[in-house]
Amino acid sequence: MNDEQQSLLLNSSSRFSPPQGVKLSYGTAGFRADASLLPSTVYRVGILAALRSLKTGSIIGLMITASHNKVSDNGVKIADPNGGMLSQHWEPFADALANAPSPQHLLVLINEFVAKEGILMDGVSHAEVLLGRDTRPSGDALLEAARQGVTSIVGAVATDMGVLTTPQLHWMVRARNKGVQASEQDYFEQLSSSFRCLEDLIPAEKSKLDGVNNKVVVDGSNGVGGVKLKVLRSLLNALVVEVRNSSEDGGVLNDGVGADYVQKEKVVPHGFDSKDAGIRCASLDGDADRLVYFIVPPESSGRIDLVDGDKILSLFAIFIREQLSFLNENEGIKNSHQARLGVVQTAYANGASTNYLKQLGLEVNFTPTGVKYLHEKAAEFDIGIYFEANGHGTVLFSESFVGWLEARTKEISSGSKGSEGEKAALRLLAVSKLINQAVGDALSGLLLVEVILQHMGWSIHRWNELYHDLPSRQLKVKVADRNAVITANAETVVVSPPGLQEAINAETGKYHQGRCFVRPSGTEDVVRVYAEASTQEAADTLSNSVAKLVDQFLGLGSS
Ligand SMILES: CC(=O)N[C@H]1[C@@H](OP(=O)(O)O)O[C@H](CO)[C@@H](O)[C@@H]1O
Ligand SMILES: [Mg+2]
Repeated sequence: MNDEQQSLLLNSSSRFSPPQGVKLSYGTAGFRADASLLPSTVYRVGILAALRSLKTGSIIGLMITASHNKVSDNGVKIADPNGGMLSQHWEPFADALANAPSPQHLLVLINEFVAKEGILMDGVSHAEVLLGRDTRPSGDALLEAARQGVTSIVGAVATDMGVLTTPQLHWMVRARNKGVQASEQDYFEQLSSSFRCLEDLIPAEKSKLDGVNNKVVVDGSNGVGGVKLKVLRSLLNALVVEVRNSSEDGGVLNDGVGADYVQKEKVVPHGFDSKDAGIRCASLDGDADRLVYFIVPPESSGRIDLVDGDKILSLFAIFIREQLSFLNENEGIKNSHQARLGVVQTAYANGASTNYLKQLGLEVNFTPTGVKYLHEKAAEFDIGIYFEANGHGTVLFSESFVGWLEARTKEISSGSKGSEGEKAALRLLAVSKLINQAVGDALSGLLLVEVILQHMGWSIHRWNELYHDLPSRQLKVKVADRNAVITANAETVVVSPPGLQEAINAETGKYHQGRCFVRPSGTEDVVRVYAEASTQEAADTLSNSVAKLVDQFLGLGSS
């Protein structure tokens, strides 16, 4: 590092002192904390993003958001060149940077890391970081901190993309690195045109069904998603989208609203009541990377019927499997490509959904919690569908399969009606453009759900009846050290402390259709307990008994 670079870093970092007595860690979803603690962390993540851009020779994203957390929190995370999460290999460096006690320590860390990674800091190489933020009031000042971090690396520029959903920023990073159009307008145009393409391919007999309502009411969590959805809907005429709890409505972000609240509490969000009984409703989270649907039952006393990420996955799987079977049946020898379809879930997926997917003959894979694991697994297939029960997920298409679809659809002469196989190829290509290939995206997910329901001629009730969720319960247990819990087999088995898994097995064995697992949370200082059984009462008792076991083995009293 030359003198100019050194003094630039020392100078700028002296303006951002790290908070005293707080240890920050780049968890499953980046750094998150009360916004007042974050300026120095965000500034330092700006430096990291610039270095990552130098290392990869690509554009990097930096998003300022704390998703479904309360409005006074904020956070920061990185989008890698392909639009996915920051490589896990760099996470320890992020932790070390954030916690460096002084500008001098920071400089030593950067020097060491740059040498180890072989990053060329010649002052000539160019780096670019795209910055985005959600609607949180602290976002503006934190964006400035990020900009100062990026520009304290010689040759690096920061481009402010404005207020965005998290998936929009990831999409832009991916698009820029592929050398295609990547503005916000391009995002909206790609989504709306592929949606229209899918609509045009709806079988004629289905589009005549009047049982299918074209209206959906969406809870925007008082965040960025509602505002963006309003822009998107202006480009769609066949779909009626009513947005409530948009950030312009004056409500508080994530307060009694949003996908996280609806999924965990299973109650109606603010702004919805018994007048909405039977209507198709959906909820986004604060940065619009999660989506769940719900139904307000008549005389519900505030409860809802949740249509969660598992059911969205199931809907997508049915549709895609149908298209693949059209391809195989109708294409004959022209179809040299036998596409491999895989689905990916975590242990939190409701057991009824897993059974259902297996009954469809699909390959169901499990990974640990956290979208980076699910995404990685899904990328192994020609078409990989992944979802967490909480509504984060997407459908990944391999480049070779998209290439095959592109070649196949080019052969279809314009104006021809096309065979079923040809239509299926057109549909799958449109899905690959509609659904975000970088991360789970509530806006693109919503459009895909809507058009598939129309394609099937299904109401939300018909969709919800695909299978019945097993009753389940999730609990949190405070323990002395949650990292003392070590798990295996996609978090379904505890290997340490010894004896705990045997005790859980003995308890679970007492219940019909019982299933239970425990794991340390990656975002909160707790051990989570999940239990399922044939009745709600049984699921509650099982989870309580296992929570007691966790407390006995690891409780605050133990050391
Ligand atoms: C049970 C559950 O919902 N866990 C969530 C939660 O992770 P934990 O590691 O369980 O705290 O936050 C993650 C990041 O948003 C999300 O990916 C994950 O699904
Ligand atoms: Mg989110």
